[in-house]
Amino acid sequence: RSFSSEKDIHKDYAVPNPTWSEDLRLLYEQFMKKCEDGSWERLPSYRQHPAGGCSDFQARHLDPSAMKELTSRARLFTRSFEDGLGFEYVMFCNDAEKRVVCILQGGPHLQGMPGLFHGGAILTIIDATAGMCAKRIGKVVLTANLNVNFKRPIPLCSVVVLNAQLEKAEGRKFFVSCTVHSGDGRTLHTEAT
Ligand SMILES: CCCCCCCCCCCC(=O)SCCNC(=O)CCNC(=O)[C@H](O)C(C)(C)COP(=O)(O)OP(=O)(O)OC[C@H]1O[C@@H](n2cnc3c(N)ncnc32)[C@H](O)[C@@H]1OP(=O)(O)O
Repeated sequence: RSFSSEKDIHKDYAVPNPTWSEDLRLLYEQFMKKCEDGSWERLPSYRQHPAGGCSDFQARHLDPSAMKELTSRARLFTRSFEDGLGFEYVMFCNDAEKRVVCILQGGPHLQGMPGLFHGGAILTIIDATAGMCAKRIGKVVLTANLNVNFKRPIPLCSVVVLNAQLEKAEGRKFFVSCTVHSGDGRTLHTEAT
């Protein structure tokens, strides 16, 4: 399927699709219920950044002449897989508690060791979730440092819940912690700052 269609670019991917497991659907419904009183908010998620979204930041880091063509073809890494094969996820934020939760079902194309999530895939979704947590306050953020402890391997295609919490802010520096638990909350797979 071509990703470049106009409709596809503006499609919100943070909603159920036929590849979702029952576990992911149940978690989604749980968090959508939490959104009813306004304390939590589901974050829409698209394949591309909004045009001009980070133009000042890009101007500082990228060659402006190449930028237009570059970003017209660009995809958010975590949204660049076919449905069900990569990161099936939805992020919810609670700005009062400075938290972002990400419910994730990892697809078969995220395999590292046989039957397990690739460590880089775990880092990616931690980076995106903790990054979003900082972004809710800092608007435009870049990850300066990411420390991770892989406590238990994550079975491929399983459902996990990431919890990112802003611990402190010092000027333009944001310190965020993030854990990855099994969908039932019983196993701590990964912890990061
Ligand atoms: C719309 C949909 C969105 C969707 C949103 C999806 C979210 C995706 C999130 C992905 C985020 C990424 O992966 S971003 C891509 C990966 N990250 C990068 O490429 C960043 C590359 N690094 C840099 O550009 C730079 O090093 C910065 C910007 C991080 C910092 O540089 P700077 O701005 O010049 O800051 P600098 O003066 O060096 O340091 C400022 C202060 O930060 C501290 N500091 C700097 N680096 C570090 C460090 N590694 N560890 C600790 N502390 C550090 C310094 O000690 C100093 O503290 P003090 O002395 O002032 O106290």
